[in-house]
Formats: sequence, structure tokens, C-alpha cells
Amino acid sequence: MRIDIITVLPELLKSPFEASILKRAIEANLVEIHFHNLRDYTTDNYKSIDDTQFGGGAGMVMMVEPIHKCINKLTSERDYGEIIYMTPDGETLNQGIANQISIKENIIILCGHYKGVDQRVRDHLITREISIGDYVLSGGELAAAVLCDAVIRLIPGVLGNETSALTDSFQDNLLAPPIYTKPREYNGWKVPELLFSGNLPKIEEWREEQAYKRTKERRPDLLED
Ligand SMILES: C[S@@+](CC[C@H](N)C(=O)[O-])C[C@H]1O[C@@H](n2cnc3c(N)ncnc32)[C@H](O)[C@@H]1O
Repeated sequence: MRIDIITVLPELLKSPFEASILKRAIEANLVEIHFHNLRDYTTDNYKSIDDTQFGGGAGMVMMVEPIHKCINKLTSERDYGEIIYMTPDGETLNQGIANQISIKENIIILCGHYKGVDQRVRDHLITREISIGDYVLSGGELAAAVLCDAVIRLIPGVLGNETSALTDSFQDNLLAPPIYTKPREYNGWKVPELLFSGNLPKIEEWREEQAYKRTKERRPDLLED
């Protein structure tokens, strides 16, 4: 998979890709990340990417031209399965959306700033708009990093254990069951006996029951789907 990220702050985005699972995925050539500084697509001496709003009002708006030029350059080189704008009024990111995006070969992610981008970018250049939640960040970079992490860990081969992403919360509309590791007893706090029984079908059944119970308690809305 190839991910092209358009940003005015590439430095803000680098560190999430320089550690742990994302770093290993890049090193293993399972994903390529390319940053594009929007200021490289400006025409004036000040490298302006924003201007005041037509009609008045507080806050600057990101201009259509540099974004158009950058997206045009990328799409003239290869096809993209999705051109995503990170925005608080987009569809809220969930595991289903991450699954859908993880099977795309190439995607572009546009990070906004200030009041956001000129509406014509959204009307004519963007194919999907994604929010990471009902709150407003200062820029799209952290949101893009969240989306990339959620997507990249689903690419086959990225996680050491192929099945582990499938047993995480939300994959089957259930939250994950409780998990335990050594020691067997700590401070008088015990691990459920069944987990030492070696009876794998029973353990699996217990995990499913626990996942269902936790989902019913914490996220009953998931069971309605
Ligand atoms: C200050 S916000 C703009 C908010 C916009 N004026 C509004 O009210 O919807 C600047 C940029 O941060 C990004 N951003 C902020 N909150 C976000 C969220 N919850 N999800 C995804 N991106 C977000 C977007 O790229 C947005 O263009």
C-alpha cells in the first residue's frame, strides 16, 4: 500500500512512522509513506497556502490552487483508490472504515489547517471525508496519523501474528474479552481457572461470552448492528 499525505507540517507527522509497528511495516515494504509539503505547490514568494474568507469572518481558508496542483501531480503518476480529507464533519472513523481503506493500493490523505479548505476542494477533488471524533483539532496531521495507524496494522503481514488484528475490539462488532498474563496470581488477584484448563473450545466459548458481556455493558449500540 502507498499513502501520500499532503500537509503544511510534515515534521509533525514523521515520528508516528519512525517507531514500532508502523516503522517495521515501512521497513518490510508493506507500506510506503510519502509526505508532500503543500508550500512546494505555491506560486508566490511567500509560499502562501491560505487566504481570508469570502463574505468575511474569522479564520483563514486553505486555497484551492496549491491543493489542486499537488493532487493533480500525484494522480497523473498513478491511480488512487481514495483521496481523503481529514475533517471533523466527515464520517466518523471506525473499524469498518479502516478495513475498507486497508485494501486500497494507493490513497491520498489531505490534512487541513486554519478554518479548513476551500469548499471547491471538497466538491471536486476529494472522494471521502473522515473525522476521528466529535472534537476539533488544530490541524489534520494527528488525525491522519490515527487513520494511518488504524489502517496499516490491518495490512496482511504487518502484525507479527496474523490473527491478532482479527481478535481486537470492533472487528466483529464486539469489544475484546479480558486478557491475562503471568504471574498466575498477583497480590491475591487471580486469573480465571478455566484459562489453565487446556480446554481450547471451552476457553474460546468463555472469551466469546466475555466479549458479549463487555459489549452489552459498555457499547450496547454495537449489538444493534
Ligand atoms: C481547526 S480545524 C477546522 C475546523 C472547521 N472549521 C470546522 O468547524 O469543521 C483545522 C483542520 O484540522 C483537521 N481536523 C480537526 N478536527 C478533526 C477531526 N475531529 N477529525 C479529522 N480532522 C480534524 C481538519 O483537517 C481541519 O481542516
